[in-house]
Amino acid sequence: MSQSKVLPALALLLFFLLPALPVPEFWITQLNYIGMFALVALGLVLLTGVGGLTSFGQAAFVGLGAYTTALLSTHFGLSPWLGLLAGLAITGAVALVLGLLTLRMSGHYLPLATIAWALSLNYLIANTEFLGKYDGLLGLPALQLGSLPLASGRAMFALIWACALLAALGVKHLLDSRPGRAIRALNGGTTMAEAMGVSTFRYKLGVFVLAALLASMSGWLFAHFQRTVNPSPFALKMGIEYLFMAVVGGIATVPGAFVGAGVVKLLEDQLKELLPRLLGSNGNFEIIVLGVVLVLMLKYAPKGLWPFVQAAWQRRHPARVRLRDWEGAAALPSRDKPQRGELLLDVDRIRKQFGGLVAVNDVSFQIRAGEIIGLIGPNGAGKSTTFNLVSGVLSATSGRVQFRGQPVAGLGSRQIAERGMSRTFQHVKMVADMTVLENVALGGHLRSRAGMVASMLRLNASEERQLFAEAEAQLRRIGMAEQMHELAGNLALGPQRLMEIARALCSDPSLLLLDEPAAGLRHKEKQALAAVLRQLQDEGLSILLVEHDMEFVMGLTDRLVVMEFGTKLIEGTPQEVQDSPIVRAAYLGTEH
Ligand SMILES: Nc1ncnc2c1ncn2[C@@H]1O[C@H](COP(=O)(O)OP(=O)(O)OP(=O)(O)O)[C@@H](O)[C@H]1O
Repeated sequence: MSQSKVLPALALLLFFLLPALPVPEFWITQLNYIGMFALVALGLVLLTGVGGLTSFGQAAFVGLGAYTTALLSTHFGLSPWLGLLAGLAITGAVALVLGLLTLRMSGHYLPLATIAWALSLNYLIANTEFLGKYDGLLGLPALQLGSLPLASGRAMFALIWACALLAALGVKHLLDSRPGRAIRALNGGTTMAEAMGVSTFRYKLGVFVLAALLASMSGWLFAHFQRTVNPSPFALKMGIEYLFMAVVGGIATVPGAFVGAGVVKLLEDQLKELLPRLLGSNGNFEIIVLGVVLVLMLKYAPKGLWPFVQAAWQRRHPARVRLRDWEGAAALPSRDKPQRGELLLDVDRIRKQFGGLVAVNDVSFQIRAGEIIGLIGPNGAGKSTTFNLVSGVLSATSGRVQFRGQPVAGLGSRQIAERGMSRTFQHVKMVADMTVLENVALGGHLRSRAGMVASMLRLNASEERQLFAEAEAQLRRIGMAEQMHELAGNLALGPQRLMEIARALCSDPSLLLLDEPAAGLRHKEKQALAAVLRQLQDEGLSILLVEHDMEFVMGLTDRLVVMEFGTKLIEGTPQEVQDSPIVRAAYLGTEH
């Protein structure tokens, strides 16, 4: 074991030995609660912090896990271990149905929906006769590990913390994997992730169910720790508190779940003791203080406590870059490439109407393999709409688009990516807190397979090496390998645009779609970008770009399609377009 691992291993050993040491019962109990709460907060880190889906309903899933094992072990005399499996199965099924119903909602509708079902589930539990109504179920058996009964808090300590820490390890592995990068891409909206071939709804559903399962496991531990269940610990108030823990700790970080659970539990208990004594009257004053703390945190430290600790630590011990362990990794599967000159994209009388406005009016053009085609025109000419029709972001009112002989009109951007078109965005879309390498690896999503469970168990190591080898190769191809370990959000706009191109290349496309690639770049950066695109063309790639910058397109493209008022004005070589009086009139606003 390397020296850097000896200390953490010893600390972990000491931690698990705490119940055997003369540590007061109070602290063992506190730590048990923190471990169980952290399990729930971990789910929220994934769901809310990373995936951007706010849920106030996690306490209801804790309740499902707790009540299932309580019912099976008291009424039916079944083993609590069967109670765990049944609780996970029921919670998984309920979460799946709720997720299918609610996860397509956006904005404030999803949090409202989680509040609604949290209230209903709690109300249902509290009013069901065989669940003991508000009194709940009493006399749950103690857990039994082989012949060892876990009948006290001290005896349960190791199990609670083993569950919490193993779950944390699984979530950490997940975040650093193919599905994890897809989940991290969800937070900024779904357009980019879908364009990289990610089924965003499937991943939303996946993290929703996983977060519910972690909550259910916490409920199972809670039920056998307390040996009794009743509806109040699973009410909406607790659902809010779990979210509070995740926010306070650091909602997008795994250690944040533990920090948040610890801080909130300890602070709440201390305030519960202290405030009535200070104020000289009884009441839940701690709720007021916690509310104020949350508001202040959201104002001054919206990322939570852990990122502060991490930043302070990293000032003294800079984070080590990812170990480059992918040398010699097998290549990812690749698609057969079109022959130079083969008809690649055939856009035939494509039309898009927005109500009465005809944004694209029966526009036709073709792209052959190995060509760079530019789509130009004055503001509002319909370029972006045409681009979005080709890339599947919009569906056409009429007309036909064929890619390599197959119709693609009406397909979503994920299916279009599957067929070999990959795009960049007018406003760069990336995961700012992932490295350049990780962002580019996201482009290889469709060429890889590992799912959430395999990734949590680290069964994806060889595929990860393939993905990173491919991502590095694409960065090298466009001259950005030096920056692969930098955080994408720290790059200037020029390199960010290049990174998007590398990400698109990582999907092994036959046609690259670039939306205003030169926008906002300085002269030197434009020259560098043009050189990269020419090199890609020499390597056999075809490119369609929408661009405003005339100088940039004139020196780069083989042909230009000029649009005005939604209609194709003219198509020709850059020289023909430059010489055209119609085009000059369109740009200068004179009559043609
Ligand atoms: N979602 C929409 N709903 C209604 N009208 C739209 C929509 N998107 C675009 N339009 C309209 O369609 C026309 C073409 O817009 P489009 O963005 O395609 O032009 P453009 O050539 O890309 O312009 P720019 O260079 O300014 O980006 C414009 O009149 C625009 O207002």
